Amino acid sequence: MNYGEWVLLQDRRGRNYLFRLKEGGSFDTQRGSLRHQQILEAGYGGSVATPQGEPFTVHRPTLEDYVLHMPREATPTYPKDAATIAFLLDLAPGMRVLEAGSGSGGLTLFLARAVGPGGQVWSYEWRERHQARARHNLQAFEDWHNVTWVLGDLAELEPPAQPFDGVALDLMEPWNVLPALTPALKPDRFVVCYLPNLTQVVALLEHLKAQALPYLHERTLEVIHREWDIRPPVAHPSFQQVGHTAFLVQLRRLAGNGKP
Ligand SMILES: C[S@@+](CC[C@H](N)C(=O)[O-])C[C@H]1O[C@@H](n2cnc3c(N)ncnc32)[C@H](O)[C@@H]1O
Repeated sequence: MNYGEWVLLQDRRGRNYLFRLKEGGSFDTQRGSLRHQQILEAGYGGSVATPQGEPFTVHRPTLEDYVLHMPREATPTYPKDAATIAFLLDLAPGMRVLEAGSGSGGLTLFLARAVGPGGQVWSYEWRERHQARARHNLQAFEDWHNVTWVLGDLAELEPPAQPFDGVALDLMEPWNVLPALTPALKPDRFVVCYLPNLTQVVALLEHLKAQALPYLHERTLEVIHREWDIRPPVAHPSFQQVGHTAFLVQLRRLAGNGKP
């Protein structure tokens, strides 16, 4: 553990605090301060306490911790959904994946990790401020040097020389960008759309039909995590749960124009 690295402090109620360790820095609470040097000496997995006796455990933030706490311009894809998108895209190290929009870079971080240093993520975003935020968030946490940032409208995509192994779309109207990206996706590979509203899911499927785009609708699902509060004899579902985030629509690209 070194100065400049991210650390996550957890208090006895399970609340988390994410920050970077600075030489001479301190973490101030209502029950006293902790010097960053103390935290560094305790190391990841260690424990520290303020002079008033307030205890904290010291952790290396996971990707989920980071995405939930990082600064944002647009709402990041929720981590449970981002992990499932990588799974529904059937990503593996070395693959090439396209995403839009970059937003705050939440999904980019998951995709970059899934395809690894030998793979490539092309991240499209039409708002400069969002792109800058996404780029900064990625570089500040974990950079595999495998992301190409493109400023522009995905609907105007020119098919690249090499097609993609998957496409992840977290934007309001995916049907506007599907015609342009379809020739850039390998046959029998997937597009996954992250859509908060069921009305968007229905609109997407209607547009696919109306535009005769070569896709099979594989499935639409929600990722539901039900957390439990287990402190025997207490053992029941937590009273606070993450509610609805979005629907994930998995589409499989058919070869050619999709007609026999
Ligand atoms: C909800 S945010 C994406 C959040 C991102 N997945 C994350 O995890 O941080 C949607 C983003 O898509 C961008 N966007 C919408 N339509 C676009 C398009 N046609 N081309 C490029 N970017 C687009 C918006 O500017 C916005 O930043």
